[in-house]
Parts: sequence; structure tokens; C-alpha cells
Amino acid sequence: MSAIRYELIKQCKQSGARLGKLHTPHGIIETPIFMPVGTQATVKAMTPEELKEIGAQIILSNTYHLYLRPGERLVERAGGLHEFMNWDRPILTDSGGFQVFSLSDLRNITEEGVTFRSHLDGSKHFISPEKAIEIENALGADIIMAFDECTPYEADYEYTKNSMERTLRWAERCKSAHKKPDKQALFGIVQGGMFKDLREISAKETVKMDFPGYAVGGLSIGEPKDIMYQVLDWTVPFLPENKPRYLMGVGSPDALLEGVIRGIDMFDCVLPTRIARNGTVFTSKGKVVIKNAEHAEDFSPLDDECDCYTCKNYSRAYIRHLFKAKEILAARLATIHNLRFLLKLMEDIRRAIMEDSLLDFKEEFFKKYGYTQD
Ligand SMILES: CNc1nc2cc3c(=O)[nH]c(N)nc3c(CC[C@H]3O[C@@H](OC)[C@H](OC)[C@@H]3OC)c2[nH]1
Repeated sequence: MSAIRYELIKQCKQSGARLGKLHTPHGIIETPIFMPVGTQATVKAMTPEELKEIGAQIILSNTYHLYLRPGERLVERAGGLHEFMNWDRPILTDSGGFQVFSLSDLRNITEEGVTFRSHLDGSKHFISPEKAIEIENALGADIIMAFDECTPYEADYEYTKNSMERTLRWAERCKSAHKKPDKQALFGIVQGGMFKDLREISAKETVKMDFPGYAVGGLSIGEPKDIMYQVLDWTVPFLPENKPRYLMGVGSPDALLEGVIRGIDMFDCVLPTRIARNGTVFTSKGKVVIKNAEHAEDFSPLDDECDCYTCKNYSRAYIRHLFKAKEILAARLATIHNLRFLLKLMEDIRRAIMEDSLLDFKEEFFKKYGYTQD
């Protein structure tokens, strides 16, 4: 008995997009969905109430970070992540595979696992597939990711093939090590780099292990977007229709639309929260750098089509002032807005799928946003 059940509500007539409901132990998620990233058990600058206010259904946390600080055993003793961070809706944790390779001074990778130095204090650590699952079981997220190697974009065929094959062997070990499949759904992660045959092998072999959901990994790591879309076209057809598909690390408005059209159901990205803290906001007419002088006396909202708390109560001039004055409220107001922008985009996408007008919606959105139609 798996912890989650994916219910396919409707297959879009215009594209590979689908409308779905993901039933989890902490509630139902309507897909396609964007998942705000809360790496260290908090979506930066947001309270859980504010996240619910803007329509967040599921948030992410990260195994690598929480293992290093405060430690998964402390979180377990606190009653698990939901208790610890006061979030009673679904949570997904990544396995840390990505962070070990991207954040730490990597020592080396062996069949057994990865030895690395903490980016916090340089202390030495070892994570194996079994250890990663043990940490995720202790944290208690509803959806947990297998421990994989996110193959670097520039890796050659030989390295990518060996890395993908090792990730498959690690996936088997994750499955065997997982203690609570009835409470926490373990997703397999497809690798294979930018190579069609390797992506097909990885997808087919991962699906043979019969996970409750599948992530497409190894993307949004510096490759051009059209390569990412090409890899999706090579990979998604081998993933079962009755299981959720999760494209890791993707979250710009155009990539969300292109991913949904190719059959992806779940997305995550630090982009909206990270650029918000630096003063860049999404609007229906493209991105705006609020610190620019042109906004100094602009008393209109960030986006006159936005229904968020920030747009209903504050002007561009005020928000620009907050950023120039380095006020903490600046990050909060911009984050509320950027997350609401993407969550509302996903609401609009779900509606368009229901009405079989997704490609029309995309064309209209791109034109207004200022994307050139490729
Ligand atoms: C930005 N582009 C991007 N491509 C990625 C590819 C992979 C991948 O192949 N395997 C794994 N395991 N993780 C990946 C990740 C990390 C996402 C996590 O990283 C954290 O955000 C940075 C966040 O942790 C809360 C999130 O949790 C799912 C990627 N991120």
C-alpha cells in the first residue's frame, strides 16, 4: 500500500498536459503544481499561514541541509518536519544528492556512497543511499526522493552512462532501505544526461522498480532550455500515465508552461524566492527590477493583474524604498508576490487544461509576458 495515490482527472486534448489529484497523508494536491522551496524547514521570509493564504499546497525541504543542521534526529524528536515547522500540509524532501555535489567540497563518489565536507564547517561526512533514506524517514516528509547523482551538464557519454547506471543501483538500495512506504512515498529519479538512449534506459529501468512517482533529474543545471525540453520529450513517454511526474529545479514561467505541455505534474525552484530577495519580481508583463529609478514615483502595484497581499496594499515606490533602505519587509513583500504569481499561474494552467485551451493560454501569456514565440 503506497502513501500516495495519483488520480488522473483529465488528459489535455491540445498537448501532453494533464489535470490530476495527488492524494497524500497530509491532504490532496491539485496538479500541475508549483512547490515553494523551504530548504532549511522554512520557505524564506514566509510564515505557514502566509503560504496557505497564497495557495501553497505542498512545500519542500532538504535532507542535506537538515542533516547537517539541526540534525534529523532532533527533527524526529520534535515530532517530525510537519510538527517542527508547523506545516500540516504535504512536504517533499530531496535526498541531498544534488546538494552534496553542488554545495559541499566533494571528496569522492564510490559505489558505496559519497564522502564530502560540510559547507558549514568543513567537517567530513559520508552519505550512502541507505543513509539518505534513513534521514528522510526520520524527517517524515510525505514524498521523499531517492539518493542519486545529478550528472553534471558537461559530462561526456561514458561518465553519464556510468553515473546513470550507478544511480539505478542506488535506487534499488533506496527501495530496500525505505522503512515506511505506507507513510512516505519514495520517488525514483531518472538521469541519463543529455543522451537519448541513456535517458530511455534510465526511465525504463527506474519504472521497472515500480515507484509511486518519478522525477526527471539532471536538468535545469545550465543546459539551454530547448535541450531541457528535448530531454523531456525523450523521457516522459516512458513514464507511466497513472503516476505523478516531477521535473526537479524548474520554475521560470515559460519553463513551467513548456514542462506542463510535455506531461510534467510537479515543479520546484528557488528562483521566485531567491530573486525576490534581490528585488526582482515577476509581473504579467515580464520581470521588473524594483530598485530601478524608474519606479521611484510609481504609485501603482507591482502587477495590476495580481491578487496578492503585496499588490493589494503597497506601491512600487514603497517597495523600491524598502529595498533601497535594506528593510526586512522588502524581502517579505516581494516573496509573497513572486510565489503568488507562480501559484496563480499554475491555477490558470489547471483551468486551461480543464477547458482544453492550454495552448491558447500559453500563446496569450507569452505575448503579454514578452517571451518571443520560438
Ligand atoms: C535548480 N536545478 C536543479 N536541477 C536539479 C536536479 C536534481 C537531481 O537530478 N537530483 C536531485 N536529487 N535533486 C536535483 C535538484 C535539487 C532540487 C532541490 O534543491 C533545493 O533547491 C535548490 C531544494 O531542496 C528543498 C530542491 O528539493 C527538491 C535540482 N535542482
